[in-house]
Order: sequence, then structure tokens, then C-alpha cells
Amino acid sequence: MISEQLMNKLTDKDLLKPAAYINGGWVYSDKTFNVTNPSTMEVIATLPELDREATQNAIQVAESAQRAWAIKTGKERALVLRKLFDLMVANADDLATILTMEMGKPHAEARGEILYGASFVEWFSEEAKRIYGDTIPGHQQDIRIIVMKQPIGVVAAITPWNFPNAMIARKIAPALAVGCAVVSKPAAETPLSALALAELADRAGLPAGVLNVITSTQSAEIGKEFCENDTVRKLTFTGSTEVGRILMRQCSDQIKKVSLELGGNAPFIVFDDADIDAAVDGAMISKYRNAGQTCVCANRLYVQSGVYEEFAEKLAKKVAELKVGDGFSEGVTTGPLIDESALTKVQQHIDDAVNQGAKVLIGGDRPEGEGAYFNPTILTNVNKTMLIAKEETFGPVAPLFIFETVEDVIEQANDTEYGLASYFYANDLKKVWRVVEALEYGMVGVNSGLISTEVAPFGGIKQSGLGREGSKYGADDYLEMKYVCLGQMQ
Ligand SMILES: NC(=O)C1=CN([C@@H]2O[C@H](COP(=O)(O)OP(=O)(O)OC[C@H]3O[C@@H](n4cnc5c(N)ncnc54)[C@H](OP(=O)(O)O)[C@@H]3O)[C@@H](O)[C@H]2O)C=CC1
Ligand SMILES: O=C(O)CCCC(=O)O
Repeated sequence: MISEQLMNKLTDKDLLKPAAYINGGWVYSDKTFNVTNPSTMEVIATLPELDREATQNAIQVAESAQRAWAIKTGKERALVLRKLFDLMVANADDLATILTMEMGKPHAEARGEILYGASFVEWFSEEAKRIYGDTIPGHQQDIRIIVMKQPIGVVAAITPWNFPNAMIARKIAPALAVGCAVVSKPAAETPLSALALAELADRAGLPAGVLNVITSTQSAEIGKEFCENDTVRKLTFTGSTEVGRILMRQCSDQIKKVSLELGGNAPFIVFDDADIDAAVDGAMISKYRNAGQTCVCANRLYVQSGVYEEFAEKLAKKVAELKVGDGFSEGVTTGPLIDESALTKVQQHIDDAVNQGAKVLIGGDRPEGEGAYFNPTILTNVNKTMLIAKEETFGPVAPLFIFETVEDVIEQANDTEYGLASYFYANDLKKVWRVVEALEYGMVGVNSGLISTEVAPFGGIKQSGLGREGSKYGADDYLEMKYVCLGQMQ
């Protein structure tokens, strides 16, 4: 079932079917689960609850489809992906509507996510023709050395609810471009965006079985099948570090390749010499985008003592302008959190900080009424013993720490097991390079609060993950390298 309310909002009603997508067809089941709109808590779809056996079947289908897909030329695959990109852009409004309904982010932001997701499809449609190998001068006169790159095979992809379109697009685009087939399992909270993408891939001419979407709430069981089935040659995952650890452990028996894009605890540093207005703008986008539910969201804001008051005051002014509400309402900037447990975590972080002496500058509570909403919040007087300093909050809370010296802030910023994104604002060039080199993170935004783009390598170090998505490096995660030692022919 897809709710009438959702269907009525779509221009193209064929974009959604209440089914999983396997072998180019729609698969139904008597067993089902519900998908809920977090803004209203209403059920918007009922989808098939697929199990491990169905997943096994999808993997088998993907295996034979992959062989035929891999022998196509790069240009042939490129044309299909280009068509998919065009369809995503042409259907951006409908795709955004589906996304807002299942996840809650404001429609304009959801549209931005669709275009962001599409940008990976465009990028890798171009890269499909450029999977270059190498020649290496031989180590003997009669030897030539060639390095070729080949698709890894069947890829399993597990994606989260916070970017229901872009995270799956960012994985399938490089995989399909280089000749892999994909079996994907989107988060049970937000499977509709993945299904709509599958429908568009179908329309773009992607052969049956090359992309499959499993719908299910049995993520642990399906994850096990992905890890234990030896036809799956690679697992790519975006989600929590906790689940990433389980998956990596499960993949170790088969030494299966893994790409993991996991949690973050991003520091956002404002030095005395920064342009404070620019830093406030950067903090707004980095912290409050997607209601703070982004792995690259600023989680700890360190402000140097000379500008602390000014920064806090200016940030509070901007935060007061945010409008919380249903993602379809005019002027709304901040949608709901994904569910009750997300609200509980945010409240727990605030309560723990306040109990240890933090002050609520703005927000700190939920607005009245239905829906998983939380008011955008700023905490001052925060210190490193608080929960909020150590864990990813994944909500619209900005804790402001005060610091005195460069050494001190670098030490605090690096004092975490995470290493995904980091940000700082400063103008002194010597300091800029020093801090860039010292931050133990996969990504550093300097005087910029928004670092995500398909042209740059997205990914983390330490316990934030393995591998990179996007950019000229992004295809590598889906390729195997083969070295050919070519001796003399008779
Ligand atoms: N790096 C990131 O972008 C994200 C980070 N997070 C962090 O994780 C916290 C918890 O969020 P949550 O949604 O629970 O994140 P999870 O890591 O639990 O979920 C992410 C994805 O993994 C699936 N999954 C969950 N458990 C397993 C398993 N044992 N085997 C295979 N797949 C599994 C989920 O499926 P299903 O939902 O169907 O169970 C979902 O598709 C957040 O508060 C945030 O801190 C969360 C999401 C994204
Ligand atoms: O939270 C995530 O896992 C995805 C980050 C979105 C982005 O690419 O900016």
C-alpha cells in the first residue's frame, strides 16, 4: 500500500510501487512492514518484509546479470547512467516529495539532496569511460607489465535513512559505472526513495538484475547474508560505527572487501582572527542542515575566548530565525528527527550537559504537538567531560566550548575515535596550514561549512570508516587490480 496522500502529491504516480525490486521486476509478499512519516507519524506505505532467502535469490540474480553488464563497453554503461541522471533531474520534485514524506526534511532541502544524489550519477557516468589501467617498464628485456582494472563483481549496499536518495546514489553510481551489479538494502525507515530510484534506473534501460532493492526490517539477518554469501564480493555501508564494526567482523571470514562510511564527531573551530559572520553562516549550514542528522555535521563547536561572546550572540540570532515544522509547509527550515529514539538521544545529551553546568542559550526542548520535532539548540559553558563532547548527537544541538590556544584546541579536536569531517575558520595563513596538517580527519573545511560535492573524495579515517566516495578516487572501491606479466610470444 502507498497512501493516497502521498500518491496525490506525485505528478508521476508510477514512480512508486509497494514492492521490492528484484531482477527488473516488482516483488510483493504477504508479510509487510509500515513506513511512517516522522512529521505526522502517519503510515505512508506498507512494503514487503523480505527475508534472508529472498536476499539470497537477489544475489544469485545479480551474479548472472553482472557478467553481461561487465562486458559492455564503458560508453554503453555511461549512456544508461547519463539517462538515469537526466531522469532524476526531470523527476526531482516528485523524488523530493517522496523523500520529505518518508524522512521529514524540508522539501527544498530534499530537492537539494536529489540533485546532490544525481550529481554522483552524472559524475560516474563520465568516469565509466575512464577506468584506465597502466603499463610499467618490465624488469627484464623480454617482459612487459600491464595493470588492468576489473569490476569487483556483486556488491551489497546498506544505506541509512538520513540521506535516502544520495547515499544509495553515491554507492550505485560508481558500482554500476565500472560494471558491478548491486543488491541494496535501504534503511527500513526510508525505502521509498530507493524504490523510486530503481524505477528510474529501469526506465533508463538498466538491464534486469543489475540493481536490486530489498525491502525489510530484518537488517541484521540481511546483513549476515550479505557478509556470508561468497557471491557478494564487496560490502559498502553507510551508518553508525557500531553497525560498521559488526559488518566488518562478519566480512572477515571471507576477507570480503568493505567500504564503511561511519559516524563522526566533527569539530568546528573558530579562531580569534576569523571572519565571525562567515563562521556563523558556516556553523548554521554545518550544524543545522538536515536537523543536525548528518555524519559530517559540526558536533563540537570550539570558539577562541576573544570571540566567544560575539560568536554565541550572532549564532543565537540566526538560530532564532529557523522555523521548525512539516517539510511541506512554507518557510520551514528544520524538519523532524527520524524517530522517538533520536529525540531521546538529543534530550539525553542536553540533560547530561545541563546537569554538569552547561547553559541553554536557545532551544533545549521540543515544540508542542505531534511529530518528532526538536527545537534548534545552543549550549554554552560546555566541557569535555560531557556526553555531548564524546558522542555523535545527530540532532540540532550546538555545544559551544571555549579555548585559548592552537595547541589546546587541536588536542581537544583530535581527542575522539572518530575522524570524518572537521571545520575551522581563520585567516592567518601560517596557522591555517598548521591546523590543516594537524587535524586527524579525512576532510577539512577551511572557512567553509559545506564540504560535500561529487568531485571530492568523501570519507573518514580512524573509526569513521574505510574508503572514499565520489571524485576520481571513488571508482577504486569497486575495482580489482590485475597485474599481467607479459613474456615473449613464440
Ligand atoms: N554515518 C552516517 O551517515 C550515519 C550515522 N548514524 C549514526 O548512528 C546512530 C544510530 O542510527 P541508526 O539508524 O540506528 O544507524 P544504523 O547504523 O543502525 O543504521 C544504518 C543502516 O544499517 C542497517 N543496519 C542496522 N543494523 C544492522 C545490522 N546488524 N546488519 C546490517 N545492517 C544493519 C539499518 O537498517 P534498518 O534501519 O532497516 O535497521 C540501516 O540501513 C545515529 O544516531 C547516528 O549517530 C546513523 C545513520 C547514518
Ligand atoms: O550523513 C551522511 O552519512 C552523509 C553525509 C551527507 C553528505 O554527503 O554531506
